[in-house]
This record gives sequence, C-alpha cells and structure tokens, in this order.
Amino acid sequence: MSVTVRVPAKVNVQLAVGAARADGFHDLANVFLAVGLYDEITVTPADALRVTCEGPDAAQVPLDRTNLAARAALALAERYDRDPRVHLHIAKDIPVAGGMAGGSADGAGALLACDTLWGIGAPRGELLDICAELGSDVPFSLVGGAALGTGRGEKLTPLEVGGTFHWVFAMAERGLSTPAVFREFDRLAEGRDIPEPVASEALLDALAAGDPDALAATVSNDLQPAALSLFPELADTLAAGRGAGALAALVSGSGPTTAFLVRDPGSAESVAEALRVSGTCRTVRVATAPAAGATVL
Ligand SMILES: C[C@@](CO)(OP(=O)(O)O)[C@H](O)COP(=O)(O)OP(=O)(O)OC[C@H]1O[C@@H](n2ccc(N)nc2=O)[C@H](O)[C@@H]1O
Ligand SMILES: Nc1ncnc2c1ncn2[C@@H]1O[C@H](COP(=O)(O)OP(=O)(O)O)[C@@H](O)[C@H]1O
Repeated sequence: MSVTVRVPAKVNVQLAVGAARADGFHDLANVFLAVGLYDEITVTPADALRVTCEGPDAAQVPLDRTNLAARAALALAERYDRDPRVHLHIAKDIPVAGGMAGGSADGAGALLACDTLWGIGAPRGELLDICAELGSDVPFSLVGGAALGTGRGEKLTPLEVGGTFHWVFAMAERGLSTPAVFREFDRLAEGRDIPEPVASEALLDALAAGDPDALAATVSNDLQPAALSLFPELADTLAAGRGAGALAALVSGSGPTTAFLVRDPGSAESVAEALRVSGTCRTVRVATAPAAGATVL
C-alpha cells in the first residue's frame, strides 16, 4: 500500500523583510502565491527509512535524514508514536535551491502522505505546527492558494484571489542559499533603519480582483537587491523578460529563479520563448496561479 501527495511550488508576490531578530530570523510580510509546478511524494512501508528522488535536479537533493521529507516523517512518527520505517519517493519537478520552496513542498507532502498512510488524521493545526518546526515556508506548502505569512513567514492568513494569474519562470544555472541571501540583505542594510514589514493593501486588492496589471504594479521583493548582489547575471534575465513584454519581472523569494507575470497564455508563450533564446537561464517554465495546496492523489 502506498500514498501519493502532490504539492505546488510558490512565488512571493510581496516579500517585505524586517531587521534581523535576536534568533537570526527576520520578521516578514510574505505574500505567498502557489503556482502550478509540482513535486509528488509517495510513501510506502519499508524495512528502513529511505528517501529516493527522480527528476532533472535530483542529483542536488540530499537523500539522508536532512531531507525535509525524511524530517517530516520522523517528526510525525515521534509525535504520534508510529513506525517511521517508510520509503519516501520524490518525483521532483520544482527547481532545487531556486526560491520556489521545493524542499518545503516535499516536507509538507511527506507529512500529509504519512498522516494518511498511518491513518492518523491529525488536526490541521497539529500538521501546521509540525510544518512550522520544519521551516518557515513549509506551512504554506501545505495550504497553497495564496496567503500572507507573518512572523518568520510561518503564521498564515489565507488571502482571496479573484482570477487566474499567468507566470513564466526562468531557472538559473546555479542555486542560491537562502541563509546567504538573508546575510547579504543584512550587509546591504547596515547603518540603515529597516521599517517593520507590512503587507501592501494595493497588492492584496490586486490579488482579490484577479487583476494582472494592478498586481504587476505592486509586486515587490526586498531580497532582490541581495540576490542580485550575489548573482549579478540575474539582471540580464530580468531585462530579457521585461523586453519581451512581461508585465512584471522579479526574483522569486531568495532566488535565483526569476518570475515574470504576463497577461495571458499567449504572452506566456512569447515571453518564455524570448527567455529560452536569450541564453540568460537554464530552463524556462510556464505555470498558472493560484494552485491548490498539498493534495492526496
Ligand atoms: C526566502 C523565503 C521566502 O518565502 O523562501 P525561499 O526563497 O528560500 O524559497 C523564505 O523566507 C525562506 O523560508 P525557508 O526556506 O523555509 O527557510 P528556513 O528553513 O526557515 O530558514 C533558513 C534560513 O533562512 C533565514 N531566514 C529564513 C526565514 C526568515 N523569516 N528569516 C530568515 O532569516 C535564516 O538564516 C534561516 O536559518
Ligand atoms: N526534499 C528536498 N528537496 C530539495 N532540497 C532539499 C530537500 N530537503 C532538503 N533540501 C535542501 O534544501 C536546500 C534548499 O532547497 P529548496 O527548498 O529547493 O530551495 P529554496 O529554499 O530556495 O526554495 C537544498 O539546497 C537542499 O540541500
């Protein structure tokens, strides 16, 4: 018997970052939007806890107990006194270390898959608590749709989305480490007053209205200067997408994936093609948003 769960990637349409806290994390106003690129996690009873991974980026995924899927299975087994000996297989389509929360997706997916396999039926609040222990982005991977994340991004308020948004994503030649990007943010912020992070009302209205022009006018990412400082070539990718007619071009989260908001499926294809021939990225994907959160198939 096995259980498979499908989990979406995310883009941050607003990422407002506050000053570093005493615990090293940063308070955020993090507006998450789930996008239709997915990992699938399949869990099967086994003789030992084991993780395998397939997909174009599989070689970069750790298969030991640092893998977020393994950590999720162990955390749930511990809390509900279950046998953690399972085989977790990840069919990975979300780029690794790309700022699209692929590892978080696998953590949330493994949690829901094990909860189902073991017949626990844990309350949603319990699952969200375990997600928050695994990582700041993991709760959102479970719920999907759109949400405002406060605290370090783990405290979620669901948001209304009034239509389908069309996106193009350009994957970079190499990854960027999330802690390194936050450190670079701190370095660039030295000597400046950092305001409290606050969600933009205009951006929340644009999401609720399903209006791509209004959303394009309000997207923002405070980590973008830090990501560009560590990976200056991303400016060329952003320029290529803008030049091809994207309504907005931004770094996704801590990057280095770049995200392009477009008006409709036709412009998605033309922006994607322009990015492919620009020679400024590794691969290009088209996706729509919002996407549902972790779902048992
Ligand atoms: C930046 C964001 C935006 O959604 O995502 P990515 O672009 O990495 O996908 C998130 O805040 C990443 O969340 P996640 O990848 O779960 O991070 P965590 O495992 O909780 O933390 C990794 C490290 O990032 C830094 N970190 C993370 C979240 C936060 N609010 N403040 C931080 O300073 C800390 O250095 C921490 O040790
Ligand atoms: N299941 C997993 N899938 C991908 N990466 C994982 C996983 N578990 C742990 N990691 C580690 O987390 C790091 C961040 O990966 P990922 O979540 O894909 O990117 P991001 O945090 O930029 O969205 C990777 O470099 C990898 O070492």
